[in-house]
Amino acid sequence: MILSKIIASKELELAALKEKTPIEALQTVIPTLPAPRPFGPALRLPGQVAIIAEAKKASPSKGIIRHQYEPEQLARSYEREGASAISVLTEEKFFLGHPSHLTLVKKVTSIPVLRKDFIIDPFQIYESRVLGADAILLIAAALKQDQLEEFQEIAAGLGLSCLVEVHTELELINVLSTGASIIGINNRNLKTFETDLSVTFKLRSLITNNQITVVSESGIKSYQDILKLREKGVHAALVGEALVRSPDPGAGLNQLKGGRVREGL
Ligand SMILES: O=C(O)c1ccccc1NCC(=O)[C@H](O)[C@H](O)COP(=O)(O)O
Repeated sequence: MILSKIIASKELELAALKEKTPIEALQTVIPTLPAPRPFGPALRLPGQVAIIAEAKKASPSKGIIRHQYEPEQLARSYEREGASAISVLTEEKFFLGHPSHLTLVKKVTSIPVLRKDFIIDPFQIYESRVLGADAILLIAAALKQDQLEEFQEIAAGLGLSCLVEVHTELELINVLSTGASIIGINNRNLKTFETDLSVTFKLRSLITNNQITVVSESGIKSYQDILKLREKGVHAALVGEALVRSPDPGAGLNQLKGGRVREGL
């Protein structure tokens, strides 16, 4: 499966990175940094589905999505058109991202920034904080139960929010037992790469605690999709390809939101 390949590559990359930068160097810098921007509250818009707009150049399922990829420009247009947060792919080999993209996006925006990567080691949580992330992604399929708990604890200690991602009912049950407060339901089947919003509809109905913020991820393309998510009580949608592939990603976001911002409704 693609996830195992990505994680194997991440392990190699991390071994080299940890040799170059001791974790203590990151821990020394962190107290001097400004506090992260609140991610969870930004995703709660009464009566609306908040949009986490994603900056990514490529993906394993789609190859290169945008040849002229300028994360700062994308981020600026997303914020201008009413995104609630920005997700930045920092994984290098499969998504052609880079950690520096996150720092650049953070500099030119005032909304929270999510680091979208494959976090398998506490080192990456400290690194994310130093890069300027306000939130990190934790993928249940990539982590053991005790890691899910430990990583959320480390992140909380650094002021970082966690979007904890699930694909299946079993993963959801495990993640709920860790006390996660922001849960992402990923509609993409990582074996076939197909996306199906009914994954969100099914798993969303199993989350009964209203304090938990529910995010639907992947394969969201239109205002109609957003309306369906709203009807099912989903708080936020993470959207990448549909925006990044658009000739004008800001206009794409505007359309996804039903044209409200530009028409002043
Ligand atoms: O997108 C992929 O091909 C992929 C493959 C393996 C692991 C993760 C993958 N995507 C990451 C994401 O979850 C998406 O970037 C994100 O949810 C946005 O999805 P989309 O709107 O469909 O671009």
